[in-house]
Amino acid sequence: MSRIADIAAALAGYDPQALSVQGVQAFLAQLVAPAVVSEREEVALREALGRVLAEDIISPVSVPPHDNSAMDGFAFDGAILRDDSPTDASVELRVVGTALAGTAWRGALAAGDAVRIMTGAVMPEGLDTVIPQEFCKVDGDRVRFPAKVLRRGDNRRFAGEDLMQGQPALRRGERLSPAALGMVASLGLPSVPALRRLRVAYFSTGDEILSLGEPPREGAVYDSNRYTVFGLLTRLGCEVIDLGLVRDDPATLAATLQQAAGQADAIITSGGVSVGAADHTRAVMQQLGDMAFWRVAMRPGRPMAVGLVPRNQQAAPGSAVLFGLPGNPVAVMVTFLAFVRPALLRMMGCHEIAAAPAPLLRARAASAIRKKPGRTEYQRGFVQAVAGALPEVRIAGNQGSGVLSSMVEANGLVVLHHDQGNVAAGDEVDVMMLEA
Ligand SMILES: Nc1nc2c(c(=O)[nH]1)N[C@H]1C(S)=C(S)[C@@H](COP(=O)(O)OP(=O)(O)OC[C@H]3O[C@@H](n4cnc5c(N)ncnc54)[C@H](O)[C@@H]3O)O[C@H]1N2
Ligand code: MOO
Repeated sequence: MSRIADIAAALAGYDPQALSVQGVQAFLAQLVAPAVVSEREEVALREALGRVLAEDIISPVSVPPHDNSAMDGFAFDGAILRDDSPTDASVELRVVGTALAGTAWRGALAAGDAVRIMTGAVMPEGLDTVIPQEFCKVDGDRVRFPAKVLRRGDNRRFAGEDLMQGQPALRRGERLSPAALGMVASLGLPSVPALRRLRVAYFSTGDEILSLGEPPREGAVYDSNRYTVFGLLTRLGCEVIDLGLVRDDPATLAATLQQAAGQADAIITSGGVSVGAADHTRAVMQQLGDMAFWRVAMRPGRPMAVGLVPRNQQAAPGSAVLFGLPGNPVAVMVTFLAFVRPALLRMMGCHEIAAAPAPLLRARAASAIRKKPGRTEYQRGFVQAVAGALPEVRIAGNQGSGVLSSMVEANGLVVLHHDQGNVAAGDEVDVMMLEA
């Protein structure tokens, strides 16, 4: 029973020789199980950036813990402010004390009293409004300010307005951002329960590829894909397993693929998935795994393979998901961003929102772009802010799928959709921003 064949049979209009980008995404949504990792560990906050929460975090306290002032100024009872008072009316109050941040002021208050207060200081009992000091004239123990500059309740922050004790602060499946780290810290928690990192093994294939350290050789190029894949995976928070460079030899390829399946949740390879004569990669994948080989209607990234490689059942049950990416260096990055990244986020246990692709940005094309309808193109571009208007995107020079220099220069990929045709200078286009 082939899982690949089942999914293929269930997908309307499935054609492995001309699969749309949406078709690939729909296929992967069926193939890739969500939350394949279940083991959890307690992780110190500083180590937790990018980790996925194994359970909801329930707030043990309210944040902020007390009603407090949002401004430096004077706290008073806002009941004295009236909607119908004349525009030039002013308020005069007696200042009876000072509330500093860090300690609660507990003096006695009479009607018409105010307390000088600092930002973050606990609101004195019975006072609900703060006039910022910029509006005030102070004369001895008297403070005066125009009545119309504020309303009752202004500049008071409520206890629990950020987080309420007993309520979920963060959801299971959240991938921890810098803001989430700060939020956990604001609850007084030094660590979080996280799912273990997703393990991803990767290797490059090809006899014309050189490992770093080898002397240059005619007809050979250095292995750059292992480094872009390393960077992409590391930034995603995966545990990376580098299985090196594998020669185009069936026995070595088979052994490496089996080793990868035994160690990892997912496997990424580059090269050897198109139709070249000397490539054994396809044959070995097909022999060991349940595979699909596609020609995707996209550029770059046309040839691609996906499938499941079973593990040695005694040692570890199940199978690893294999992503066989094309060899061209930019095709590797584009197929990773379009397909592998969202799939890995799902496998990592991210909830739907955290695993969703980043929204596309709208930008104005600085010059005309040629585009044939019937495939999705990802063109490297440089997006720049324009004051008071949509950002402008300039297409980077050489769009060859082996050209990394334009990928380095780019800060975004202009996404020219499947049915879209030529773009005129000044037209709006969608851009997938690349992470800085
Ligand atoms: N007759 C056809 N030829 C090709 C087709 C096709 O449909 N019909 N598709 C082209 C496209 S598009 C791509 S992409 C490549 C993909 O081929 P493979 O995935 O089999 O990759 P390779 O042939 O092994 O390599 C392609 C290219 O990339 C360079 N490369 C490979 N690995 C690395 C690495 N680790 N680091 C740096 N560079 C690497 C390799 O030297 C080649 O130049 O096929 C087209 N041909
Ligand atoms: O995948 Mo190939 O790089 O489209 O050119």
